[in-house]
Amino acid sequence: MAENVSESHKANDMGIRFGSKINDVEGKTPFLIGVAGGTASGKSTVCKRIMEKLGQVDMDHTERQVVCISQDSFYRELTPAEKAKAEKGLFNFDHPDAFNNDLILHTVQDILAGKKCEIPVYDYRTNSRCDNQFTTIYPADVVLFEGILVFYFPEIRELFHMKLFVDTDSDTRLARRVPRDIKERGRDLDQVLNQYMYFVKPAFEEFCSPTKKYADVIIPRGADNTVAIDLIVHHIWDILHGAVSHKFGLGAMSNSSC
Ligand SMILES: Nc1ncnc2c1ncn2[C@@H]1O[C@H](COP(=O)(O)OP(=O)(O)O)[C@@H](O)[C@H]1O
Ligand SMILES: Nc1ccn([C@@H]2O[C@H](COP(=O)(O)O)[C@@H](O)[C@H]2O)c(=O)n1
Repeated sequence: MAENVSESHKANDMGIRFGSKINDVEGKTPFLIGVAGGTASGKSTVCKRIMEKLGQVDMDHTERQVVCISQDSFYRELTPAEKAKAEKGLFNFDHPDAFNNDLILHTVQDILAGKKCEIPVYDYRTNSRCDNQFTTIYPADVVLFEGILVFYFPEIRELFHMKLFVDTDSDTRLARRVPRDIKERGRDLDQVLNQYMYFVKPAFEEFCSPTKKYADVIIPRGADNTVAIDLIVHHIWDILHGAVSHKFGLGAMSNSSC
């Protein structure tokens, strides 16, 4: 497949190469992929692998065709009372209302309109956004949007062209979350375990797990599942290069209307 792409300049471990940026002007619809799954299931790692396999790491935004954003950037600001609870691990960050869902919807709509967006920067140590800090998301051909509840609200869910669910067993997820939250998110062991028992696990069962049924592809074992990741990468490549069309219009990228 890659051998047919004469203009290609990026190679990777699958031999898949991207050519020049297809969607290098504002206003073109990117292929939007939602990546849901429980906490520490490997959503970010799966997205990273997809980007690596598409040869999309360590590049400038003018060249980058695939970008990844996280639902965690959209946690809403807490009231002082909620902040005090959060500091003791007593705030439910796994409930759909913990996010600024209007901002998610508008941002995703802007992304689909091919607009440049500013995404808030979130700090897990303070449980709040970093003041006046934003990440600029430039128009791209493929946008990965990962998060525990990206398929929860129908208005947002319906906007994805492809929906992936990373399905990693809950013991493994807890075993990964504990060291991560202690090392990277400034938590202590008691806090992580209490938050997990009282909020994370019940909310996973009530809000996240039921969204698995909306997924087009379920990825058992997350980033360990290289076969699933390779298949997804090939599918993305085919869509981007017009080999497979899809009903949202991006398949038309290879014809003259785009
Ligand atoms: N397949 C894997 N094997 C070992 N560790 C992993 C694997 N996938 C993810 N991790 C680790 O588990 C933690 C959570 O992974 P991450 O991709 O951030 O999950 P999520 O985005 O779903 O919260 C991270 O520390 C990550 O390095
Ligand atoms: N201030 C916060 C915000 C979120 N969390 C937890 O993060 C989890 C979602 O992120 P993943 O990378 O694990 O998908 C979610 O389960 C929240 O409990 C937090 O602890 N503190």
